[in-house]
Amino acid sequence: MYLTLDDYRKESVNRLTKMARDYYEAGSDTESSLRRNEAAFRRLLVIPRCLRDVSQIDCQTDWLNTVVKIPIGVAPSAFQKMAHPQGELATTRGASQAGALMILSSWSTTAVGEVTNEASRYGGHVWFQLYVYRDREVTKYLIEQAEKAGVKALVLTVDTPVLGRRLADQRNNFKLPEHLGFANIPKSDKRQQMAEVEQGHSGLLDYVKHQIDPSLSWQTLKWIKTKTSLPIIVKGVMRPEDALLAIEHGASGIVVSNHGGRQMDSTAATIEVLPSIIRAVNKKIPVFVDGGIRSGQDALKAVALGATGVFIGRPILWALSVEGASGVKRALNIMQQEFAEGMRLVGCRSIKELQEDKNLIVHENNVHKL
Ligand SMILES: Cc1cc2nc3c(=O)[nH]c(=O)nc-3n(C[C@H](O)[C@H](O)[C@H](O)COP(=O)(O)O)c2cc1C
Ligand SMILES: CCCCCCC(=O)C(=O)O
Repeated sequence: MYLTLDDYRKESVNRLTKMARDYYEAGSDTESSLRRNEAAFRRLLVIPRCLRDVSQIDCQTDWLNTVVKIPIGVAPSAFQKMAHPQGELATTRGASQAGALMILSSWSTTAVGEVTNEASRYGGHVWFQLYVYRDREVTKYLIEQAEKAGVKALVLTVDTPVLGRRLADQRNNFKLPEHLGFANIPKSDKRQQMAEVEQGHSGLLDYVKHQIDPSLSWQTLKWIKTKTSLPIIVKGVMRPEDALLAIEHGASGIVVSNHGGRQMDSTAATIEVLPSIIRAVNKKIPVFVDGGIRSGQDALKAVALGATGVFIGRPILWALSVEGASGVKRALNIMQQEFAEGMRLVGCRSIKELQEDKNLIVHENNVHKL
């Protein structure tokens, strides 16, 4: 029986090929960013209120004009058909049934139009994550496909000028299985496939080196804004000054993220940098966070610290690999239940109350000062 996200993690080990498992689990280099993201949540303690009549609570919140019932969504992750034959279709069905918004990766193994169709069948919502190719025609094509498919926002990932070194992918000669490709790229385009690689190389690393534009800058955001009227959320912000630049360049939101510890190693945890970014942004735009969130209680801590909402990466892939759409739905339901129970147990009836209580979350080093 799967009662926690960790239950799915343990079982997913048996469901995935070694290549897929290593790709999904990996952080870069020593994986210290990956470990710190999770560990930092354990160092934050919750100090509940009592006797607050929590018979009626409301966890609903607004994400750029989309009402979500709990502030927990699905982070973009590439190549989901490596986890389950229905890949992103199963994820979107499960997320939509759970009432959670899903961000679809540019590098999905299912085309964006198919995913938005499936989401709308179940009343769900999709944002589209964008990687910027050196060839701007390809980038334009991705934006056009996403707009045509009816996504509600673009999420521009900015922490990947080059790919972080994932050692297992190099050792495994990572490559997509023959029957899978970059489904948002036309079949006739050679960039739909990952090329064969030499011993000790990762096909993903080679693909990124040749295709992805390392000159990405704030000017690129301006250029993207000339190509679309969709709101743009900048994903991969770790510094207050960059959050302010995002606002200056017209971003509609940011995601505080270190890419799940897969890019720069030895970074601070995302939950550690969140408070300074929240202060700098000062409610001008929504601030989301991802990285290391493994329970509804972790999500509650992030929201209590001021995040508009959180996104979950690896746990969705674990649940997808074990039970497809119903696993994704169940994993999200588990988190939603933990979040709502947590609200009751700390004595908060709304997200507003959760965020107004400045003494709810305390770092373990400061607990003796209470
Ligand atoms: C297997 C995998 C693939 C990912 N693919 C993408 C991607 O295509 N685009 C992107 O912006 N982020 C991608 N990410 C990063 C996630 O969106 C997210 O930032 C990260 O996984 C959050 O950390 P968590 O896994 O600890 O929840 C990927 C992460 C994983 C684990
Ligand atoms: C430009 C970087 C592409 C990374 C591919 C997917 C991803 O984000 C990840 O594996 O992490």
